[in-house]
Amino acid sequence: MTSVPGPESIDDLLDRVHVVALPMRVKFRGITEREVALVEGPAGWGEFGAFPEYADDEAAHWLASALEMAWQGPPPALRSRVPVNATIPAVAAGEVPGILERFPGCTTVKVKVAEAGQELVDDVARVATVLQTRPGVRVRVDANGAWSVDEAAHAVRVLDQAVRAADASRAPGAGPVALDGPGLEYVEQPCATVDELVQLRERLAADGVRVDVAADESIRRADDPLRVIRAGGADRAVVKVAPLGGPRRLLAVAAELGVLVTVSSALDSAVGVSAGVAAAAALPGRGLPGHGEIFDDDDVANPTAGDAAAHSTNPAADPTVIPAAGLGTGGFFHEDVVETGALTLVDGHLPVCSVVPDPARLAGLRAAPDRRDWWLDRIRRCHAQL
Ligand SMILES: O=C(O)CCC(=O)c1ccccc1C(=O)O
Ligand SMILES: [Mg+2]
Repeated sequence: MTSVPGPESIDDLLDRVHVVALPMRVKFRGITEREVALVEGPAGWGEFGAFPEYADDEAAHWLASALEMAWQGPPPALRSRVPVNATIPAVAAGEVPGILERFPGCTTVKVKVAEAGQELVDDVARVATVLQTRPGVRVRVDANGAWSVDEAAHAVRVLDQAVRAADASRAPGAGPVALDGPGLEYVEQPCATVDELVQLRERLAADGVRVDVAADESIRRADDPLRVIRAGGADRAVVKVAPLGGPRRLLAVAAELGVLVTVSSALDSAVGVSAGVAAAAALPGRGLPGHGEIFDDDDVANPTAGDAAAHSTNPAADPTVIPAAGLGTGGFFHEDVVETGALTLVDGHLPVCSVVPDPARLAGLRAAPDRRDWWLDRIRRCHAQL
């Protein structure tokens, strides 16, 4: 073990673990049930939910995050609530309005695109339906690395035009689409590799397409999370608490990256989401390009308090302003480990709060015995790597 607080022994840790299987409403990442292991520690609850296909060395980061939340608790918060984006899976356009209903007040919407078996027209239809249903929202898309450079260069241009064309502020018949109005906020992980992302950014610049590229998998699954930014492969970063090894590591990485970061979930239960909210709440704010009005909220708990403020490298940093976090995934579950209402979206925001699972729900959602054994074995192996 490292010097940070943690369980006395592996048996102490395993005694505190509850493995649950959460049934999902919508297929996401190809799954309909999400298993996670929850840990009750002296400082609160932590979540270990590394995706099953991840090897132990990668999953060990997720365990470190669970232990940090359970034995140290969250870092000091700079705000009392966190703006959240709505997340639209790669569903048929007709399902979009129903999904948006589960995201009350969200002014940013993330749309999954480039799904296997679908075409760009399906992505355009989904984005257009978002803007018809919620005129004026900011739209970002996530391709999960599925496009080639050529496909991405084309798709980003088309999707950006679709957003501009739908701009609700344009009167009918007002003439050509305004090219200086807000288009796509960013495209998340358009291509799989850092080299491709670098090439894509060069292509977009040469084509005059001014859409930011955000790296997700290139940070989450990389040995060196800073590499993609240093190589010029992305303008922004999507950061997730568990894969980076906990909220404090996320804050350190964000400070080193020096670009706008979006804190996002990894399809976490309410316990894992609360760790993401804690990290987002501790993140120093920065001025956001062209969209100040949506973020001028009054959520600052104590803008001068907390270590996190010291991380800011932007002299004009505004501690109230962060990009909407991708933490609104709780609605994808039929049932979660806390009562509905405990960690609920209000006015497009999630509250900063500690989440304590309901014992009856832990029992009702308990995973099958063989799955529990699988998770306990995995925790044992990952713990040995810390
Ligand atoms: O960012 C969001 O809005 C939701 C989270 C999300 O999309 C996600 C959830 C689980 C695994 C991967 C991803 C992803 O961003 O690619
Ligand atoms: Mg992503």
